[in-house]
Amino acid sequence: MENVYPLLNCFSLEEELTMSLYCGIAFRRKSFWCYRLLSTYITKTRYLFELKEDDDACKKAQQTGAFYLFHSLAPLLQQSEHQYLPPQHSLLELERLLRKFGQDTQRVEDSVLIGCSEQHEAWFALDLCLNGSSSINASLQKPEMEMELKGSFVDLRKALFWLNVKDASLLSTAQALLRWHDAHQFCSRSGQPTKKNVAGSKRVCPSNKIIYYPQMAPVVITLVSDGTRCLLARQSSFPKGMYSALAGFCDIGESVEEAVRREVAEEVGLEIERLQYSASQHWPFPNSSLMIACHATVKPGQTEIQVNFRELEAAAWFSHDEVITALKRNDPHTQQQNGAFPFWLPPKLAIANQLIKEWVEKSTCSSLPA
Ligand SMILES: NC(=O)C1=CN([C@@H]2O[C@H](COP(=O)(O)OP(=O)(O)OC[C@H]3O[C@@H](n4cnc5c(N)ncnc54)[C@H](OP(=O)(O)O)[C@@H]3O)[C@@H](O)[C@H]2O)C=CC1
Ligand SMILES: [Mg+2]
Repeated sequence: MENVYPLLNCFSLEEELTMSLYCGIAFRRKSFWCYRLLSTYITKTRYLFELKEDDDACKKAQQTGAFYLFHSLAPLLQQSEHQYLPPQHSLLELERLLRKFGQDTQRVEDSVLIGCSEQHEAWFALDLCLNGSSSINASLQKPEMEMELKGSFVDLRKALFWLNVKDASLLSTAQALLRWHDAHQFCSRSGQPTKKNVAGSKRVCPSNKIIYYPQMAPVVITLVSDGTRCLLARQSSFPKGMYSALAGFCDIGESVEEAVRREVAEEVGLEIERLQYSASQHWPFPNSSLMIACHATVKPGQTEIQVNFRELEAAAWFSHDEVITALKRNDPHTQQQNGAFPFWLPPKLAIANQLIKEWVEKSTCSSLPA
């Protein structure tokens, strides 16, 4: 078999041998089959896969791993200079804290695997006070824990504004997984308590062996445009003055395209003509949603909005300039003289903001002289 990795046939046999020691290459004399140097990302992914599949390997990884702490689904953050960081705790420190908080060190088994470093240090998350476990640690209340931990447990919705992108994504995943386990303690078929694997990537019913996997609900979010304006809407639950792109949970059996068409028709009575995928995002509120973001256009001349007031409080077309002004607004919560709240848009951590910015950029480019 010719050498499929041409870059490797430039080495002498000795170099190939040395290299094979480093690259973990399966070596056959003169023509070796070489696993190309696996990128860090691939080795990390494969390491995490192994921990999810092998309880013993995951238990071993806990020995040298790092633990992020939560309390009732709020992550622990420590302020350092002008930023907030989620502290990591070793297994030894965690066991010391659990004893100090009057909890059984076996609670480590309630932790979930949430990632690892490039050096394969596994990361786990543990909630010190979820419904299932709150009876155990009623002895030690949150303020005393925060004192001991030199930090505060911050509601995730607030914490996401203070965290960098990497920590925000890690803690959102952690909270979603901790919440899922807390809400799926029993088999829906037998009613028996289910058992999580060490990594927390699934739960199994011991009596009928049914496996339960953490679920995300697919949600389509669509910025509809008529070529010069974009359509934004608001629900009564939104903060005053805030408008966003149309969003809706996919119904069972629906494709993304079908869900977009249905949601736009349901919410504003319009038919979309073209649709283009943009990006996706895990959204932990109120439960775990997978936001699938698209741009869509309506047929010219068919732009009259009929708002479904069961779903929305208001919907309207907004011009490019109105959207640019709203994107720049950084004091959205201040009421105007006439008592109205100014029109503002979701923060940049929400994928709706990305969709709207993409539309602004696209319409700016297309309005540029050719
Ligand atoms: N990240 C972002 O940029 C944005 C995220 N979002 C998120 O998108 C999600 C969907 O938006 P929304 O407009 O409310 O959705 P919908 O337009 O689908 O309306 C919500 C209704 O959908 C029904 N529903 C269907 N499936 C589910 C499910 N799996 N979980 C909960 N409700 C379901 C419920 O109706 P019923 O009660 O009748 O069963 C619910 O009241 C929300 O969670 C919201 O937080 C929204 C905008 C921006
Ligand atoms: Mg909706």
